[in-house]
Amino acid sequence: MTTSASMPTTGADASPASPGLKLVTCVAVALIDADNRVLLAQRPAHKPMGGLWEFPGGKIEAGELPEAALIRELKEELGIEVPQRCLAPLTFASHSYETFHLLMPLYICRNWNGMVRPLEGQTLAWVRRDKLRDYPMPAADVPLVPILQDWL
Ligand SMILES: Nc1nc2c([nH]c(=O)n2[C@H]2C[C@H](O)[C@@H](COP(=O)(O)OP(=O)(O)OP(=O)(O)O)O2)c(=O)[nH]1
Ligand SMILES: [Mg+2]
Repeated sequence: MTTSASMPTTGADASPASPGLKLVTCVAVALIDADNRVLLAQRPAHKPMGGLWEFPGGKIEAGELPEAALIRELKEELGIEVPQRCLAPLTFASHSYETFHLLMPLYICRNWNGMVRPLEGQTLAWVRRDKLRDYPMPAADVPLVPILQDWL
C-alpha cells in the first residue's frame, strides 16, 4: 500500500488523521449486578446526545488518573463507592464525533458499596445481555456492546 507524503495516516487502515479535532478522554463502566444485568443511564435531554443510553462515567479532569475519575463520577452520578481493585479494564472506544475525538476506556465492575441511585435526574435501566441492543447508544458505544455481550 502507498500513502501520500502530505496525507498522514493513523493505524492499520490508513484513514486520514483529523488535525485539529480535540481529543476528549472519558472513562466509563459496565456495572454488573448479581443477575448479570448491566446498568445503562439515559443521558438527560438537555445534554449533547440527550436521550441516548450510556455507560455511567464522565470526563477525566486535568491531572486526574482514569480510575480516580471513574470513582469520582460514580459517586457523583450514582452515589456508590467503588474500590479501585473492583475496576477491571474491558475494552475502549476511540471514535471521531463531528467536533471532538472520544477516547474512552470501558471498565467492568461487579462489586461496589451503596445503592445505585440516579443522583443527576438520569433514568437508569438494568439491562439483560440480550436486550442491550434495544437501547440506542452513542455511536462510540456501538462496537463495545458485542464485546461486553461476549464477556457476560
Ligand atoms: N459517560 C459516558 N460518556 C459517553 C459514552 N459514550 C459517549 O460517546 N460518551 C461521550 C458523551 C460525552 O461527550 C462524553 C462524556 O460526557 P459526560 O456528559 O458523561 O461527562 P461528565 O459526566 O463529565 O458530564 P459534564 O460535567 O460534562 O456534563 O463522552 C458512554 O457510554 N458513557
Ligand atoms: Mg457522565
